[in-house]
Amino acid sequence: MSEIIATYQIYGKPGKLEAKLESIALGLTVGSWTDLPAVDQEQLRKHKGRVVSVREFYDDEHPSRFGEVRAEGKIAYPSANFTADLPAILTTVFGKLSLDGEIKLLDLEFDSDITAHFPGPRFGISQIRESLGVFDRPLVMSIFKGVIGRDLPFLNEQLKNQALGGVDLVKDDEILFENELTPFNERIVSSREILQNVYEETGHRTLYAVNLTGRTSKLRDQARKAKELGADALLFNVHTYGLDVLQELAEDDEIALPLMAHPAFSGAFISSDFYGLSSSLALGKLVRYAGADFSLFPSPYGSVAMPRDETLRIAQALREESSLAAAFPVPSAGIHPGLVPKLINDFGTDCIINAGGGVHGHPQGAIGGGKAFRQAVDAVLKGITLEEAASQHKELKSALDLWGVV
Ligand SMILES: CSCCC(=O)C(=O)COP(=O)(O)O
Ligand SMILES: [Mg+2]
Repeated sequence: MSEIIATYQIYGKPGKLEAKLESIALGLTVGSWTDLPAVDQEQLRKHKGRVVSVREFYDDEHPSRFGEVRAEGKIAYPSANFTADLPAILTTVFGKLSLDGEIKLLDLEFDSDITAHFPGPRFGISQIRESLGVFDRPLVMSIFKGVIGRDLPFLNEQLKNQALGGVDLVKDDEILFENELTPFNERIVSSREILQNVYEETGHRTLYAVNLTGRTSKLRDQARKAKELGADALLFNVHTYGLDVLQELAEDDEIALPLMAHPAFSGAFISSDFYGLSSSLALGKLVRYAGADFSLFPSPYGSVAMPRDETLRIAQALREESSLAAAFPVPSAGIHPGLVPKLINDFGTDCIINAGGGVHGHPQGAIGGGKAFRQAVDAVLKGITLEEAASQHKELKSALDLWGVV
């Protein structure tokens, strides 16, 4: 029988947690069990939640919780209870339960029958590499910055400079919404011309991810329009809309564009040690299942940092072996060229190094910033130190003088 296994973190008195999980497993499925007559038990058996395992740990991170242990418990939910969509699944495994005291949803295991209902990334790491013709190094992405209140010529100039710096992708900032100065459609049309000119001049291909925003009811048409106008990719604030909206976009054959999931708003439900969802589930597994080709998340090192082990688990969830294509991990926020060795050490070559301020804040502007990142990536792949490479490359030298090496 098909089922989903949910892993929860709960706290309680030693030896008492199995009973707590048992009551969750029943409460979220058939309600009661032992009081039921045999005939009802038989009829409801295929709907009954089941405690699969409970492991108790002494919590050295929160030793002040005297007398309590931390437990990780797994409950199996029969697929007979829900339709195979994320709203139904999340409501089953962590609906009312998410409001019921200290409990955190750490993971969901989908069997192959349930996985078959999810698209996963339409393009994934391999097809995005194919479209850029870059196979053997981390990609470099930069972000438009300071463009609110600015007109299209201003954006165009920023885009041209970022592309001339040699970055592989440029994305809108997630806070750029539809506006009169730089309308969505016009950004797409002008970006095509600029990026084509840069390609003809330098031979370097850069893709642009435009921010898909506005009311949910309009997103599909707007995304289809983006495709028609020749957009390369869509940035999407998935956690303010919901995962199922991402899935709708990913499954639409008339859209068929790479989708970049931004983590905006997710801090509201992933940051607590005791409540909400694990970051690897929210920013890793679920966005991949719903169809993101890229997932952004805070790196362990920059201005908005996340514990390193969590970021590694996010990357693992995005790339681990699965029937679904792998999505690009994009560690972000406060990234500068001096962090590149650490990022490649942690995330390997199948990742994207993403920076806004670290490109535009470069002393030689965005062209210098992009070049400095590419020089840093090349140095790490050649096995030489950034300082050594900086003696050959003035852009990297300026970046290291400004931000240092971590
Ligand atoms: C928290 S990950 C999102 C990264 C992002 O959207 C961003 O604007 C980062 O900009 P920065 O100048 O910090 O590179
Ligand atoms: Mg941003």
